[in-house]
Amino acid sequence: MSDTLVAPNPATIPNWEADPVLTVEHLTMRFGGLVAVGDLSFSVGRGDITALIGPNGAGKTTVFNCVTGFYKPTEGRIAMRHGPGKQAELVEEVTASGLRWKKDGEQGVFLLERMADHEISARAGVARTFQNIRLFSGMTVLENLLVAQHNRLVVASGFSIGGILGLPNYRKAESEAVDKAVHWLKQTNLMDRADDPAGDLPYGAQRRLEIARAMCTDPYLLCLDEPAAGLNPRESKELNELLQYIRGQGTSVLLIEHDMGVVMEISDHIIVLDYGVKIADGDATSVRTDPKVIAAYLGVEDEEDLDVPEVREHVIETIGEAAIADLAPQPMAERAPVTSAEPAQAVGKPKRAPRARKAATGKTETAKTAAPKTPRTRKPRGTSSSDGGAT
Ligand SMILES: Nc1ncnc2c1ncn2[C@@H]1O[C@H](COP(=O)(O)OP(=O)(O)OP(=O)(O)O)[C@@H](O)[C@H]1O
Repeated sequence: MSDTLVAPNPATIPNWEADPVLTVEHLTMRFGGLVAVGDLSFSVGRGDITALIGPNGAGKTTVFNCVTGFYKPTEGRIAMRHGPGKQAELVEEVTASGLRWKKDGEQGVFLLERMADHEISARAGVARTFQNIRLFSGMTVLENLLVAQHNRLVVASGFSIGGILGLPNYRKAESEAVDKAVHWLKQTNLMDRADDPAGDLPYGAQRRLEIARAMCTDPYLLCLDEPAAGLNPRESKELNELLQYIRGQGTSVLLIEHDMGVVMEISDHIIVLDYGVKIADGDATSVRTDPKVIAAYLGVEDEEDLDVPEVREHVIETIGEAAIADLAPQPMAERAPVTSAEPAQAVGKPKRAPRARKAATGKTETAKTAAPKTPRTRKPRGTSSSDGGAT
């Protein structure tokens, strides 16, 4: 055996390893005795669209809440890197807020688990949207986008009544804020609704406004919790285009999404969770053909179930043709007929049959969005408790 070490070919190193903007290491979040996320590690590549997927209760939103400071993780480290390169040098100074800066002040590395949520958004550059839309519904669409830039305007006013007095710095900052708002109104096709109350917009437009508002904070990382929920096919397509535009502008995107059409079409990188544990991590092709993912995502108890024609049919309907590629071929003629309108009833076989998407929005949901979520009862792990308190 040769002792020669072979250097890895940089071309084969995925972007999320070569240049991560976010690194999550050994993240654990417990609620009483329930381990919602257990020893989870993953990276988000700079300039990538990364999807975090998995069945209901897999721990996706908990991960988002830890990254964005809504929860303090029980264990683990979450680092945001503004500068490129995994080896970004850390300086020794660690402030009380967990902020670390490189000496040149350019390549900041932020330890998010030590920072307050408002600092994570204002300093570390992480913006997010929620499963349930949280706009200022009584304010106009434009005002929602200006409020998002409030921090910068306050700084420009000199933390005084400079804004009212019309200090030149403030006027300049105000004009830039309006320019930025108009830019994102155009990108989200909301220009003609700029003066309408946000609460009067149709559901899909409100979702776009939430994204526009997050983008007005100039984030390095945009975290989207189910952005396609409740959208019709045309709106889903527009969302795909918007997210690709955002990626093109240099903002990295981390999204939780159950709409496999959106996930598979635009994601550079997919991480799959099941019961709080990572079961797959790779590009769309490797993830969609991974039997563990198919088994978990479709709610079947074991991979042998995938040999059942009806289950295979359901795989195709839910994740797409490519998902079946690595599995043993089944002649089409032997497959039981499945009504596309009611895949869950037609399949019958999955031991954990798909359930209707939960009503996150209170809006009527389309057949397209109703199918993919996968139901199940969480397996007991340790002493189960749901006291709602993070430990
Ligand atoms: N504040 C909390 N208190 C107690 N348990 C919680 C809390 N938040 C989440 N959990 C539990 O943690 C587990 C993971 O929930 P989480 O919402 O992160 O899953 P998810 O993958 O986002 O699910 P979904 O796709 O349905 O949104 C669930 O069992 C949930 O009940």
